[in-house]
Amino acid sequence: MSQSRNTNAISFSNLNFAYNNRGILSDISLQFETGKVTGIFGENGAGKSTLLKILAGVMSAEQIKASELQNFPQADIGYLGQQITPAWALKVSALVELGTLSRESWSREEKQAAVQEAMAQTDCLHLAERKVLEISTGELQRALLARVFAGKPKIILADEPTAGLDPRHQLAVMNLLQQHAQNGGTVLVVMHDLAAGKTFCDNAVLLANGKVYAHGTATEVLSDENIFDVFGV
Ligand SMILES: Nc1ncnc2c1ncn2[C@@H]1O[C@H](COP(=O)(O)OP(=O)(O)OP(=O)(O)O)[C@@H](O)[C@H]1O
Repeated sequence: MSQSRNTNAISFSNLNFAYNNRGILSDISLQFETGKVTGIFGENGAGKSTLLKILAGVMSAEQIKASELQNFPQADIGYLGQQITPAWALKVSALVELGTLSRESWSREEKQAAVQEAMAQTDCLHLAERKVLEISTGELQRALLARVFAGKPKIILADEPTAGLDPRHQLAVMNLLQQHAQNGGTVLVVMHDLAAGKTFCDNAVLLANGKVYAHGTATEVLSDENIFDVFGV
């Protein structure tokens, strides 16, 4: 029991969550292992983004009822939310540098090196001097992802990270997330593409009606039968 706990980066039981008394997540217990990419699947409105926001610490703690939900230091979590359009005319390099804010012990040089590395990983180096308001949707998505990588988080929570990306960059981003897991990180990724889920995720969670419909290996969870039951296709 204690050994399995050590290999779980995130673990919680009986999680309940409601928006304005409307129940969204009900009695959810999950464990996410380090070294694995776990895909979170479910219909629109199933609560995938809400779950990720709770784990990212974005939601007010008073709204969340759960046992064993460990609170990780914020610096260990990199959260990529559904795409936002920044309202400021920041340069891409400045946006990416925001990812290092929580790393207070890093020197200026360490931060700069992390920013450069993250921009290289996400193919953003050529965008460094451009304004975030003047780049394409896919370029912005990569810059936002670079911001996450710049902080060198152990846990990455990514909400539809390939949204708006062309096939080459979709592949590159999923490969990066896999690499992060293989290097000992933990990756949770909200996805809609079931085929990509089977290819890139080790494990999967399928949410339906506010509950966990299935949790296990991606192949088990994304079976034809489960997909028919949940999505009706
Ligand atoms: N801030 C909010 N206030 C009230 N209700 C909300 C809020 N955000 C989301 N909801 C509702 O909570 C439910 C779950 O939303 P959530 O965004 O978690 O779903 P999702 O599974 O990520 O959906 P999608 O696949 O469409 O992104 C939906 O019914 C949504 O309308």
